[in-house]
Amino acid sequence: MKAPVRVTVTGAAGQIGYALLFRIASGAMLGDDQPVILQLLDITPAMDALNGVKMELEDCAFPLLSGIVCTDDPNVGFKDTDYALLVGARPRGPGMERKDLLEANAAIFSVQGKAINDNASKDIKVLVVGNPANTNALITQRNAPDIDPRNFTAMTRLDHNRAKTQIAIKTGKTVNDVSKMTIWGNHSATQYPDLFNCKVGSDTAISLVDQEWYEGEFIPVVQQRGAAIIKARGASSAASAANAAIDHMRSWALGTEGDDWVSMGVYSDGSYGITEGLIYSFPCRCKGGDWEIVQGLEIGEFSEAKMKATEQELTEERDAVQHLLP
Ligand SMILES: NC(=O)c1ccc[n+]([C@@H]2O[C@H](COP(=O)([O-])OP(=O)(O)OC[C@H]3O[C@@H](n4cnc5c(N)ncnc54)[C@H](O)[C@@H]3O)[C@@H](O)[C@H]2O)c1
Ligand SMILES: O=C(O)C[C@H](O)C(=O)O
Repeated sequence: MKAPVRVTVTGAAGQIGYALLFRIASGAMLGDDQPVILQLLDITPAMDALNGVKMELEDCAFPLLSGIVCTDDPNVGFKDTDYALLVGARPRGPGMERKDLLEANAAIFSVQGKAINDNASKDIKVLVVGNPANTNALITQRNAPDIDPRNFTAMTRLDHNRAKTQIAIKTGKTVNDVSKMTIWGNHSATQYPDLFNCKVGSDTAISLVDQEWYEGEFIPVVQQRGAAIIKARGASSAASAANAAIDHMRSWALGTEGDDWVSMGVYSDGSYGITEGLIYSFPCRCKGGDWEIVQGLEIGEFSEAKMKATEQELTEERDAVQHLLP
């Protein structure tokens, strides 16, 4: 048996937390042979509810669950931790864009970035889920100057999974036939799901659909899926978001399959002309606990304009939180 690793989940008493923790404890995220200690952080008024979640985790008798810490203190929550899933933040309601949450949520991530810097393992892998995820990841990263910026990522895996299913349905195939999907940019309504580099079986996805469906249906459906779920459920996506968080961390820790790739919001090194230092979603391959941006993909005029538009939005979000970026 391997030695246990520490996994911090913030917002652990919330709805994504409830769909996430049991799967982490069961081994779905880090593998069937990896024991975990869960370090659960939420705010003081949520401590009773969090204790209820802890009791339920205990009642599952998960063989891989080596310990549970519940706390409202970020310095305790991030102590020596190896993985952090930053979920704790307000969700949007009907009629809001995710960036409308910047004011309500941004301060959370500067506090937590500092706590990560001061307490966590220097090799920590951080996934930001709380919205607006890319810019919150940027705030967290910039407040943790002693940790490699590559260790801070934002979640666009939910968009990636949504896009895979939409193209599979359209072409009469299953998600198992879809590979090389890419979500470029921001987890927002400007994100760009790319069918030019995506494959369905051995065909290029764009060759199987017409441009009108691509522009008029596929792209808006993927971009607006979060809002459609809020409208239908009266609450933002939870189980699918938790599932995507598991997928993201599993790919990062255990590697991607063959020559396929996944979409991850990562620290831009200037690849594809994207401003260095933004947390931008790129196609990534993972191996040995590290990720790399897939290079050399064909970018036509249509794609380039969409990739620039979402970059522009991220630049504006960054500028709006300048006061939180040391
Ligand atoms: N990136 C994505 O694809 C994606 C998908 C779905 C949801 N989200 C976002 O995830 C976030 C959480 O969603 P949810 O549905 O679980 O919300 P929720 O309201 O059910 O839960 C949020 C939890 O965070 C806690 N919290 C608030 N401030 C905190 C702080 N400073 N430290 C620790 N915990 C804190 C709350 O007390 C609550 O328990 C939202 O911002 C939502 O928009 C992102
Ligand atoms: O859309 C939201 O606000 C929640 C989440 O980001 C989603 O994509 O479902």
